[in-house]
Amino acid sequence: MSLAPSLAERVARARADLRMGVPVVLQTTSGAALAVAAEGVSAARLADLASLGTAHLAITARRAETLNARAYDGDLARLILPKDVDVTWIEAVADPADDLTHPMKGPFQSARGGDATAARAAIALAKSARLLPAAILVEVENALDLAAQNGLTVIPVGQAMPFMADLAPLHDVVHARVPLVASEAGRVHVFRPDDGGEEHFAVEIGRPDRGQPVLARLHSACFTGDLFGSLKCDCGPQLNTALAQMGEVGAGVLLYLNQEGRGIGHANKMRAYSLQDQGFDTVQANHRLGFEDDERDFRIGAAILKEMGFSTVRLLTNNPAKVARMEEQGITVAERVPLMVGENRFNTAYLATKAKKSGHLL
Ligand SMILES: Nc1nc2c(ncn2[C@@H]2O[C@H](COP(=O)(O)OP(=O)(O)OP(=O)(O)O)[C@@H](O)[C@H]2O)c(=O)[nH]1
Ligand SMILES: [Zn+2]
Repeated sequence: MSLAPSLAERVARARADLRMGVPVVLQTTSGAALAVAAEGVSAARLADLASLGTAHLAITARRAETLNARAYDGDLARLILPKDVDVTWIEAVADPADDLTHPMKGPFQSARGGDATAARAAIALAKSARLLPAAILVEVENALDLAAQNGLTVIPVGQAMPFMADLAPLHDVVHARVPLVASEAGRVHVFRPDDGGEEHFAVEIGRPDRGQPVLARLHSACFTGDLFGSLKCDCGPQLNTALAQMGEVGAGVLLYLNQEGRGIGHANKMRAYSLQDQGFDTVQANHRLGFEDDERDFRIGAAILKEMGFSTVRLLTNNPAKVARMEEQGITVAERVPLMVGENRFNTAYLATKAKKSGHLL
């Protein structure tokens, strides 16, 4: 029946549920589990979940490493909740903010054996909801009844995981002329993905010839650098310089990709900044939070370029990974154009870390 939400709609709904602290039901071949994001879980929800059966706190192997917890499931660990579990314990495990001031959170007991599929899906959903990558799960016999009685979203994990791993098609919803400081011949396009995910923008300068390599930038959103003039990174100057260069040559395309904080989201990026204040570098901070160095999906950039009719670019970047990802996705990078601007005394260490650990070219 067409009134029933599709898989895409259910996944989008689950993302919103997790952000609100509402449990979702994750259905796997071995059963079904109720899952709720660790971030912001209420005491009442935690008590209710724990009363239904054996609950676990799923965290990524990255977070487990910091906590000295065993990750028997490879990329994740399922921690057994202590008998007297409370919200403070959940928060302390999921959020590294107080790791240094309260280092003794363990010892932790990790579940071994059994099926980690639901836990893996819960973490993937939490990440795509831009929450801390941690979720509380409890396996229950009557999950579908509970879902029906309580209006919970049910996610068939076997279908949802490949669906989430695939790139959702993006559509040019609308575009309009926007005169810019860099060029009066500016045009802004809004691209919307089919899966209810975030919108991205393309700023087209002039009328670039689709048959020639176009001066292009894939700029990942950085609200602190792009909007507030933060000196902790080089994003703002890179954004403005890229547009200015396109204005000078009279043609170009800048993709403004909503992948804040290298794909971890606003709140998590600020958490990473807070860890940097404690002495960790940008990569270590991501790891302590439970993320990989870079959680961005550059297939989005390639898909938008193709949708706009571009196949060959002169890419403004210092990041060789961006060049590699474009080539993998069938976009020819005719030239890498360096974009070395915006160094200052607050971001020297950040830029040096990117060069040392992420292969950025200086
Ligand atoms: N997680 C995290 N993200 C950060 C930090 N500082 C900046 N960012 C994000 O890093 C991204 C930087 O994006 P870009 O400038 O497009 O990418 P880049 O990989 O540096 O490559 P180029 O600028 O093209 O050389 C943005 O999404 C920022 O929000 C940080 O300390 N931690
Ligand atoms: Zn930035």
